Amino acid sequence: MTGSEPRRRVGVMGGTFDPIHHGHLVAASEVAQSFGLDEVVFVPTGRPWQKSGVSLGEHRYLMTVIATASNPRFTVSRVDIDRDGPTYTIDTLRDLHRERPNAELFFITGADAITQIITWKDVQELWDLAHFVAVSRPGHDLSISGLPTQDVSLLEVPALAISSTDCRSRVSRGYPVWYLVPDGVVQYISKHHLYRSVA
Ligand SMILES: Nc1ncnc2c1ncn2[C@@H]1O[C@H](COP(=O)(O)OP(=O)(O)OP(=O)(O)O)[C@@H](O)[C@H]1O
Ligand SMILES: O=C(O)c1ccc[n+]([C@@H]2O[C@H](COP(=O)([O-])O)[C@@H](O)[C@H]2O)c1
Repeated sequence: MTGSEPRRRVGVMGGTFDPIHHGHLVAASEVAQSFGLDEVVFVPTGRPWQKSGVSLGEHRYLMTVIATASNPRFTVSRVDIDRDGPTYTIDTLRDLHRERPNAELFFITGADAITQIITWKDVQELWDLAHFVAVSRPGHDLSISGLPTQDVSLLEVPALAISSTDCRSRVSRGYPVWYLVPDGVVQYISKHHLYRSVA
């Protein structure tokens, strides 16, 4: 590779994906379009330290692979699933930089997650590793007050009032999740009896 080649623009869609749903996929697709991304890497969390009662990483990883398989620009990384200990985005971004030294990274978050970012590990170092793109999400104000404006962008995306919490709850109550999650994910949930006892 010569120094004159443009850097690849790579989105990073981090999430617990328990399960992955169309809100995640639309967010990634819209950011890819608006920011001219060459690739979006979906990174299922390993051990999300701010959540409890999360499904096995392998289930969440496989559902993410199924959901993204048809999009040639979408890929899935195991860096968080395979790392021991709590999952921190600082480690995710360092690992992805090691794997893709020529990439410019764009970390994608929803409006709810960006307001929590000041609670994340080593937040001041995150700004050097990626540009952050916060997308709109129904029920959450899209605000980045207090965050460095040169490092964080806001993007309005088509509103999908879908959450993984609601999907799990629907499955546990015998309601369908067809069209909230990709068809293959509906079938995976059913085949592996996921979320049958979630409140
Ligand atoms: N419907 C949505 N629209 C826009 N962004 C979303 C949407 N759902 C999730 N996100 C964003 O995707 C990322 C990963 O979300 P996550 O996997 O925690 O899903 P979730 O639906 O928020 O899950 P849960 O209900 O279990 O908290 C977060 O940055 C979150 O803000
Ligand atoms: O780095 C942290 O301390 C940190 C704390 C909470 C969440 N995150 C990341 O934010 C992304 C969305 O997380 P979640 O829990 O909303 O699925 C995911 O990539 C997490 O690893 C990161």
